[in-house]
Amino acid sequence: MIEVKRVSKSYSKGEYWFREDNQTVLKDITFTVKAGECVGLVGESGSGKSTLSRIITGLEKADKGDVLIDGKVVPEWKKENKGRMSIVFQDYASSVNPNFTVKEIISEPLLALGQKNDRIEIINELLEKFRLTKSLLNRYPHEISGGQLQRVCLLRAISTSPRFLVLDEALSALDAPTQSQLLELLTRIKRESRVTYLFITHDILSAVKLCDRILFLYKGEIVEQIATNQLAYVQHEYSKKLLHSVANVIFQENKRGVF
Ligand SMILES: Nc1ncnc2c1ncn2[C@@H]1O[C@H](COP(=O)(O)OP(=O)(O)OP(=O)(O)O)[C@@H](O)[C@H]1O
Repeated sequence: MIEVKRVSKSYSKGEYWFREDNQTVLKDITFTVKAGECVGLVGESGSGKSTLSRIITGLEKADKGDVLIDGKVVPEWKKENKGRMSIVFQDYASSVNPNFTVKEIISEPLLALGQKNDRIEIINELLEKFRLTKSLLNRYPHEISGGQLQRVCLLRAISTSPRFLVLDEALSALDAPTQSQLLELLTRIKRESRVTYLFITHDILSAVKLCDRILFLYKGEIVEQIATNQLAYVQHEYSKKLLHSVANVIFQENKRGVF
């Protein structure tokens, strides 16, 4: 479904009278994501994850290379597939209008798609799925907790039944139990629908729990991509180091049948 072909991106670090100083953030990135697949993009802070997610979702342009969805360039695909791509960012507080109630926040994309009649039914069903009570609907963002607000953002993102869901550090600001609950929920949504996920995170453990395949992004390059059930065979030093740091947890959770 998604093809990322030889994408590169640099930013200007500043101009001097004799030259412009550039920082290369992404180097020749190539990978594909099949329909219905859940791919994790894992990398440390500053490795270029968000830049890549902005390019893939059409919010920013690459200097070189292409991103195609179903064979079409991203703006064209988005135009023809309104509401079928959703993005959830880490900074959920600034992703919502503070003057809107939760109900208005959730309704926004559905109304934009002209779904007026069955909107309340969809919202009620989703509230239950996301373990949110109806009493939150009339509250404003500052009147609910961060965990609840991030659930609202996730709920809003899947309300339009997207085909492609990008989660850019979407769970990173949450505490461990809330993260765990939401990972379970995302896994359930993955099983029930044919949604394609791109799960961007610095947290290898949550990627292992959710994703079918993991791409390791190191200093702007994809140094390794491997199926989650083959992680024991990673080759690159960076992937080995990351996995080593959580090997014990993976081993314990494997025994408990979490994976
Ligand atoms: N608009 C921009 N202009 C200039 N430099 C930028 C811009 N956006 C990102 N960068 C730089 O590109 C590099 C990669 O940033 P990016 O946000 O993509 O990394 P990241 O892996 O998502 O990091 P984090 O996990 O900390 O958000 C950083 O050095 C950042 O300062």
